[in-house]
Amino acid sequence: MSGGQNATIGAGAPLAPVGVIGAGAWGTALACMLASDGTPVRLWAREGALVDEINQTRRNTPYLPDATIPPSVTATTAMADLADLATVLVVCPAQHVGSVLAQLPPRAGGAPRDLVLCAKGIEAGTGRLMADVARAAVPDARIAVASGPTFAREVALGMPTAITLACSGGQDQWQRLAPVIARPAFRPYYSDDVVGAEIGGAVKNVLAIACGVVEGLGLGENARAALIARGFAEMSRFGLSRGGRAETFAGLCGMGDLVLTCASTASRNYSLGRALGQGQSAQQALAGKATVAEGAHTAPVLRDLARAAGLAMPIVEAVCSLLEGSAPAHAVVAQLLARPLRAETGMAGGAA
Ligand SMILES: NC(=O)c1ccc[n+]([C@@H]2O[C@H](COP(=O)([O-])OP(=O)(O)OC[C@H]3O[C@@H](n4cnc5c(N)ncnc54)[C@H](O)[C@@H]3O)[C@@H](O)[C@H]2O)c1
Ligand SMILES: O=P(O)(O)OC[C@H](O)CO
Repeated sequence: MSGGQNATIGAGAPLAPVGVIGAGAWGTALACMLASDGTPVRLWAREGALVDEINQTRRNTPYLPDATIPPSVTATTAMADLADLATVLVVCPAQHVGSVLAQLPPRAGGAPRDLVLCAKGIEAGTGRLMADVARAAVPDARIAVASGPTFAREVALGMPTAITLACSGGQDQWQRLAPVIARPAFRPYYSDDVVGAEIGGAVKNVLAIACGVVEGLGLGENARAALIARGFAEMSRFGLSRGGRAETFAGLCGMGDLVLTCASTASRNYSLGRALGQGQSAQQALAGKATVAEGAHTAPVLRDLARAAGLAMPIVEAVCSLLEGSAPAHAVVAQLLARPLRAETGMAGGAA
């Protein structure tokens, strides 16, 4: 680490307004965190009623009921209200990032803008990671990815949290963004591995479903630990093949997020997996939910990308079978356990 990567929390810096696109749990929590020092935040939501609730009562009951939203957060349904901002966090579900960003007007005078991508997923149908989706929608944007072990509720309550902030613009972008995003209880760590950070966050959601299945079936702690370790090998195998770095997967946005979401029913993905393990279908488990379990959308496209690249991802394949309802949970697990015995290492190759 060279000294150039150090950055301080905006001492003495003027409080420039920051934009947040998406007022689900995570966008609202990030808005609360950013506004904790009085920073003005413009929070875009699709839902007019939610905008009214946030502005009038400082609550977001559908998505983040425990939070009190600070007064410097202003919600809006007008994307034009974010047009002049130098920094915008993109926090809608991965499948909607492209369509939502297409509504963001260019910055006045053509000045560049930092887009910090906070969604964790792969676009179904195209197989694109979020940075590619964002570049297609906003070609001149300067892309960064924020990802790590971050339950929204804890961030909104000011509890200590750390993330990977992967900057496509390297240290120049880091020096610009770190003071905008860091707060005493919210610590970004620098990386320039954008692809690695994206793959860590997207793949862990699928693995969290698998770990929930283990709990739903009552298979025990040993099985879950084995699944996390073997899932990490799958994440690394896929990520390395796409140009990500091993150190990134070992960090906050990979292993860190696995530790969080593979053992807690506070995770929507883990909870979905638990319901599948208990015998519900994906349709039953997801019925009537306004909140997103990203792994359900990412798993099939991740499987297809892995197959096309000749990479074995048996845990991801198993999650897809369960989501598609092609076999009951106990049979899918039995299939995983019956696979040929092999060496543990070799994550860079195609072997499972
Ligand atoms: N909640 C967390 O703790 C957390 C933490 C880190 C990252 N994330 C990621 O942030 C992203 C957003 O998740 P969340 O938890 O804030 O969402 P959420 O589950 O709380 O809310 C769902 C969101 O989806 C939006 N939505 C629904 N249909 C839409 C459409 N057609 N177009 C655009 N938006 C639509 C809703 O307006 C709402 O903002 C996801 O990729 C998630 O993986 C979430
Ligand atoms: O509730 P989940 O499973 O979407 O997880 C939320 C965050 O991604 C945790 O880092």
